[in-house]
Amino acid sequence: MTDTAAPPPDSPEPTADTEPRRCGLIAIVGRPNVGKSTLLNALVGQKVSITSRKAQTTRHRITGIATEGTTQFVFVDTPGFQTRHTSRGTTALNRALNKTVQSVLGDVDLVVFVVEAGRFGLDDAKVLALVPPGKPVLLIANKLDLVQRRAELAPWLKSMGERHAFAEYVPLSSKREDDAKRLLKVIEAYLPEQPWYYDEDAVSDRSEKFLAGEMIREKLFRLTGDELPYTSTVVIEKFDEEPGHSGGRFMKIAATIIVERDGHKGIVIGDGGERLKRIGTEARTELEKLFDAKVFLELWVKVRSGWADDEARLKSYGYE
Ligand SMILES: Nc1nc2c(ncn2[C@@H]2O[C@H](COP(=O)(O)OP(=O)(O)OP(=O)(O)O)[C@@H](O)[C@H]2O)c(=O)[nH]1
Repeated sequence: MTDTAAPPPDSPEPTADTEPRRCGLIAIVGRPNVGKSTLLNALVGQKVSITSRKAQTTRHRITGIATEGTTQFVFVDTPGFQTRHTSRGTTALNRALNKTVQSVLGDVDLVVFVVEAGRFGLDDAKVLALVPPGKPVLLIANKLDLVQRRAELAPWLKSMGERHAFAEYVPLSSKREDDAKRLLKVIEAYLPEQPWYYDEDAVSDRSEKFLAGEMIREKLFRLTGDELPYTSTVVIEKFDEEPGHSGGRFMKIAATIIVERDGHKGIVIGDGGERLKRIGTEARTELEKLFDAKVFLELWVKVRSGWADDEARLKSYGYE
């Protein structure tokens, strides 16, 4: 006979069953390229948001979820606050992105504001200005590994305190696992006692279709470097699952890479189609790992001039 042993009444360590659960929403904000996606990945412990060296590659709101002990952290990653102005002025895309940031910040329990340690510019100030008054904000001084003179950090942190009443200051390097663990502990105290929103093992509430688009986009930007403007995007045209031969999963995915000019099309395709082939192969390999499936991936490139200015089209591409 199996018996479930009850914990001793005077158990010294509170367990996940006895301690109240905490759960809350956290927004990671900051100007482009400060390391928001890298931080989110470190906190969630899995590649959810896609990082790249290119600024402004995080366009969608991405939710990362970490469950540690009795607490569930639900991260809402916001797009890079757009300070770039094109020759045509602020585009519809930029306006949509800024609206997203403001609506996210209204909802969260805690704002994690990321800057590069020792630096604070106009772009950073513009993001900070979007935080509603009274919302607790942690200042993350990221890329600490790049700071040569640590002694200069203390006066800088003091000057930051004069700009805004930050709840706490956390200098760290998003690339270090220990730092991410320490940050989770700091964040925990700001989350309300309430039931978890998601299952314990959830890491993202984004669909596989969304993740497929993100993966292709990451390969596109990584393999084209700085040659391709950030207005290029990826649209998933087909996302079908069919029964595989040996009982495994088999997915058929077709995607279109949308660029603004003919010249950009050439960049994506490369000499004799070499680059497009590589984007496809690398994306497929990673998607097969991510979905634990055999993947058939078809990629197309199309030119849609001025798509970033077209509100209706933006909507159909999923940027609301
Ligand atoms: N040395 C160092 N580099 C970092 C650190 N954190 C992030 N980076 C690098 O900074 C670059 C930008 O990082 P991302 O995480 O993509 O930045 P982001 O803020 O999400 O950028 P957007 O998507 O443009 O908003 C990448 O090349 C990262 O590898 C860090 O702690 N130390």
